[in-house]
Amino acid sequence: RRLDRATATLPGPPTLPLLGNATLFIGNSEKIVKTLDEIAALSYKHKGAAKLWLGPKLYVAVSNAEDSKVILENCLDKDVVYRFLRPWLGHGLFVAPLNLWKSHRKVLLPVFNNKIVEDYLEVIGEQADILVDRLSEQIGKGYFDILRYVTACTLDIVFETAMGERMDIQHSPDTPYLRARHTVMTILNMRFFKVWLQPDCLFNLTSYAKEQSENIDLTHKFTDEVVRKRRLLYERNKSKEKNDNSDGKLRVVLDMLFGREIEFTDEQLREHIDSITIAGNDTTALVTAYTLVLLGLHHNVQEEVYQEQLSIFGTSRQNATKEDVQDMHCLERVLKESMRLYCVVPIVARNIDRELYLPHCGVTLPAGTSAVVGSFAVHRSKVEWGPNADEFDPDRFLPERSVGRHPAAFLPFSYGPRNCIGRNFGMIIAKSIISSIIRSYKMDAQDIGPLKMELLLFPIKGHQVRLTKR
Ligand code: HEM
Repeated sequence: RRLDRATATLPGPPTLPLLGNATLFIGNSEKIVKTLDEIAALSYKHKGAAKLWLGPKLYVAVSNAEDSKVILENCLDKDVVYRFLRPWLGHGLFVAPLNLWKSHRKVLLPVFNNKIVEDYLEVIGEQADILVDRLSEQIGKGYFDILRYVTACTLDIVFETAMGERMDIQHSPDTPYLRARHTVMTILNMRFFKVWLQPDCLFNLTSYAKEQSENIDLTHKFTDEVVRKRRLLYERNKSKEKNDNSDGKLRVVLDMLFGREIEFTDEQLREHIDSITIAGNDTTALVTAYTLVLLGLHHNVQEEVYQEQLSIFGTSRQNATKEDVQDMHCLERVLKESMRLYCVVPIVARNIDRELYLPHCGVTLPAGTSAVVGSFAVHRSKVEWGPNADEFDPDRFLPERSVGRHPAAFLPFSYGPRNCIGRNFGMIIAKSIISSIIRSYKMDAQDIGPLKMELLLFPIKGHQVRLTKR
């Protein structure tokens, strides 16, 4: 009652005793997107905020940029719902509790700076070439789901650069490790939205608990083995003082975490590396696939991007250098517009540990509530993006049209100190892959259609693209 009174001015769907609005989340992953859309629609009518109760827990959802900014700058502790990731990711950066997160993020930040990430362009280019080659099997065969191909490519890139493992998933995608990873993700996704599976005492009674634990063990064993191997290498090379890249060898993320100001244990390293490979892969693959579909739907924009590629590379098929990637201004706008319309992390939830005033909706959130930043809803808000917010228009990211835009109106990588640490890396991967594909193929695409939420945002019918050779 206290929380309800404090947020009395906020609209919310009608509640049931004890369950609150939990029943709205019964149903499949498509229904969850519809529910989120309805909450967004409700919030648009009431100063960009609404509330809902999941059992005894009050969530305040915002769809306006100003309140999103206040939440993401001030509340760095993730919502309690992220605890389901803990058995898997431990205290890795993605779910680390605040006290650990602060010091660990400081150590990890330089590892993701542009200069280091640009060193990965060779690996990215090599994998993009394999992808282009693999895609040729689809020429003349009509529409197919391109995400599957792109995901295998980003997995190979992220594994090789994060831990120095050449997995060759593009050629052999069916490994026990990947199967285990997929099973864990499916169970986690279910738990996020099915309130009755959330209490440990109930979840542990289901067969999912055993299946989850067995598969998590399998993925842990894989990363543990990699960490052990790389530590041995590090110790061996330490005596030779060869831990930079002066020998021309790739400095992978894991190697850069040895011998730092915090002496990470092997378990902590496994948690960070697992967090990075899990947070970095599907997100980047999805952004790339949505962008390819949008290019396939908007041939004039596709031609513009292609002309830009010609101006950078001529007819050469060489891989992109850092200067090339920096010159892809048109592609960058297209990627941004794709991430705006199809924000693959559509919501971010934070714990409110002390009273927080939200200036736009004019409500003070009491401690103990949770705030949901509806990035997808902010991106589609007509208040933030104008009456054509639902239309694909990459030029809205031209510098002259970006003047005066609220800094938190665009949130694909979240915002504030706990934003995405791998955002530059993700952008470089997406640009390089699209550059390689568009120089080889012309694209047609089918409409994206209805979406579903499975931790991230997917089109129900996949990313359907048809390719012809240039
Ligand atoms: C273009 C693709 C990407 C998108 C759209 C994206 C999006 C995001 C978002 C929205 C968050 C905040 C999530 C939250 O607070 O709940 C996040 C966090 C994170 N991302 Fe990304 N990401 C991308 C690529 C990457 C890559 C390539 C990596 C690393 C290889 C990465 C690693 C991480 C990590 C470790 C965090 C947690 C940061 C922290 O809590 O300090 N991401 N990402």
